[in-house]
Amino acid sequence: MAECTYQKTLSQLVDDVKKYTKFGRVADYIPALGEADPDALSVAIYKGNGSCIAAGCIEEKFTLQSISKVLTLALAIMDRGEEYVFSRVGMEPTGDPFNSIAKLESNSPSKPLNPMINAGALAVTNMIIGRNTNEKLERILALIHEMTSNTDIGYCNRVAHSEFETAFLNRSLCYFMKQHKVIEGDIEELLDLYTKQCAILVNCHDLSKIGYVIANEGRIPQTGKQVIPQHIVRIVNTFMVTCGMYNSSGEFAIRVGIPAKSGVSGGIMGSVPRGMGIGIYGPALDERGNSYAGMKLLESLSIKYDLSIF
Ligand SMILES: NC(=O)CC[C@H](N)C(=O)O
Repeated sequence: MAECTYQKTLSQLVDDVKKYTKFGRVADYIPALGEADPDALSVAIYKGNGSCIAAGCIEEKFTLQSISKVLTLALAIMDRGEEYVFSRVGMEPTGDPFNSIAKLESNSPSKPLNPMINAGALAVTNMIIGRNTNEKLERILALIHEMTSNTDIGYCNRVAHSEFETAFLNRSLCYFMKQHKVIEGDIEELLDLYTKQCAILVNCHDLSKIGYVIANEGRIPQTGKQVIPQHIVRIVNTFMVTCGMYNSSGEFAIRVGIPAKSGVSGGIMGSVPRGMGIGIYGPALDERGNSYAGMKLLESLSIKYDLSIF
């Protein structure tokens, strides 16, 4: 497996934006996430030809959280087809926070606006095929193992458990959607799977490789194997642009212009079409739940290397 090499220019960019970690706060509504080091900031950029450059402490592991929504969406569309998935989840961005319940009630029919907010992601996870939670989780992990060529990736039981014990809002979203037949089956089992999928542990290098496969239209760079069909990658990529940074997606598209997905652990995955995968970790978040310094770092990268797709 290609290693990441430390790069001075990148390290300089990280040093320049590191001051922004001070303005953010580590998420603590999932108690285990509250233990993260707010000063941490690291990045890996993978270019597919085996070359990977990095800065900061890239050995550090963190959980995918909402970044996992990109992968479960791809898997659910592969499992069920586009028509089935989008009969239950919409395609529109929302100006509301990622865990908002408001639009579920005010929209008719009562389906979540998109697969990147919690309601939509829970509905998508509910569609993944498997005989039980374990089998479904193994299928999510198998996709990640293929995308990263790293079979060591697993999930953090402590973070999953910490979220499961406190996920009252996500439970409410699920029960609401069950009432409206958007989701089916046992809600506790669904939350068990969802909190485990969110607790999948990676480092920046792994994340940059996942981002690269998406940037590379679903193909593994070394073998050319198509792990996600091209038309599904196109859908996923579009959601990253329109909804990937929650209710900051519009501003992010203007300032940065890179398809990206963030998570409340402080991870951000970026996919520069046919060019590079970017993995960032900076757990101090802004008020919308995006890595404060991570967003600044992506903005600097985009400007310096002219990466905006727009
Ligand atoms: N924005 C996020 O990363 C949210 C994911 C988290 N597991 C939740 O459901 O609250």
